[in-house]
Amino acid sequence: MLTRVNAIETQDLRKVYRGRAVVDGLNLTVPQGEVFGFLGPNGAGKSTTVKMLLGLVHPSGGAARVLGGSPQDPRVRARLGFLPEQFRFQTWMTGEEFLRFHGRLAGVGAGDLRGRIPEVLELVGLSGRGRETLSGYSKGMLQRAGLAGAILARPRLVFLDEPTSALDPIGRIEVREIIERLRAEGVAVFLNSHLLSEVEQVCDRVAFVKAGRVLTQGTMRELMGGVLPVDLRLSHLPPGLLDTLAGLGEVRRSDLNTPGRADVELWLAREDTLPAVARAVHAAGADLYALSPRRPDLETMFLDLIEDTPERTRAGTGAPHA
Ligand SMILES: Nc1ncnc2c1ncn2[C@@H]1O[C@H](COP(=O)(O)OP(=O)(O)OP(=O)(O)O)[C@@H](O)[C@H]1O
Repeated sequence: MLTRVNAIETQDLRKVYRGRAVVDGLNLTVPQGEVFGFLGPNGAGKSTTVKMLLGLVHPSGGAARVLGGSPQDPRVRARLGFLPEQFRFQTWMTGEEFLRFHGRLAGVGAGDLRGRIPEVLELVGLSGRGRETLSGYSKGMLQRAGLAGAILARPRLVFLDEPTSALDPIGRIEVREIIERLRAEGVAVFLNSHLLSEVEQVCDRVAFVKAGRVLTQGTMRELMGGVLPVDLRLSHLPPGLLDTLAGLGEVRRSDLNTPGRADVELWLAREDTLPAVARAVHAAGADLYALSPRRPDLETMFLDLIEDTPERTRAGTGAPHA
């Protein structure tokens, strides 16, 4: 069997600015085709890490490999896509000219671009707007144009820095769909976002960083400690049902105080036990009104982690010195 090359691998990656390590021994592995969330407070070193992975900033120590090669290698760089948070657009260009310019810079042939540009404009919801100059685009349209630019050259690894900060809720859903489509095509996505609910919904794995170090990384389930809390709402609790449920998972709570309904909180070890829970409820003769697996709450995890770890350098926030 062929070994799949990881999209990103770093080993003890470091960057020191003015004697201060802003990335301090960072170890990350992102397999090809994975959507990876990179989270941390302001000044944690996220952008600096991304710049090193893109070959824009030289590490002070350690090693980084992207798509199996060096970030400095032009052949590797040609297969990377990047949407920076604050993209400086050439606003005198039309959307199509902007994409053509970036496509040529990325080495895409003129013939290929003719078909590809309308395709990506459609993908990001800018169909029919490509002939307008960027100076007339709204903030959300500029962000969509930037995303079109990032995926234009069919990269195998895409870095998206706050890709939805200027978008309305519909735009956010559309970007999520684009990310899911990239994943389905085997493209790895490295997502930097402060919108944790968004990260929760789209990322396969996340890493929390603080002061240039990874505090923890894993799938949402791993970060939840491997349990799936499920809230059940039933018409009533027939005798013996709690015992049956206890055989499927851990009954954490049951509430029978409201007439005409029974609430049970059940912790399961695996998602594929959910159908058995529904079957057990029906077999016991109760009606099932809700069977809701609880989402891992990234925001709570984030706050717990960030508060629990000692702040090593306040200057790391980038705040002005008193
Ligand atoms: N070129 C530079 N020269 C000196 N210090 C820098 C440079 N670039 C970044 N820093 C410092 O490194 C630290 C990490 O910055 P970085 O931009 O990587 O953080 P971040 O996690 O991306 O933050 P944010 O969430 O606010 O974008 C900050 O304290 C910043 O001031």
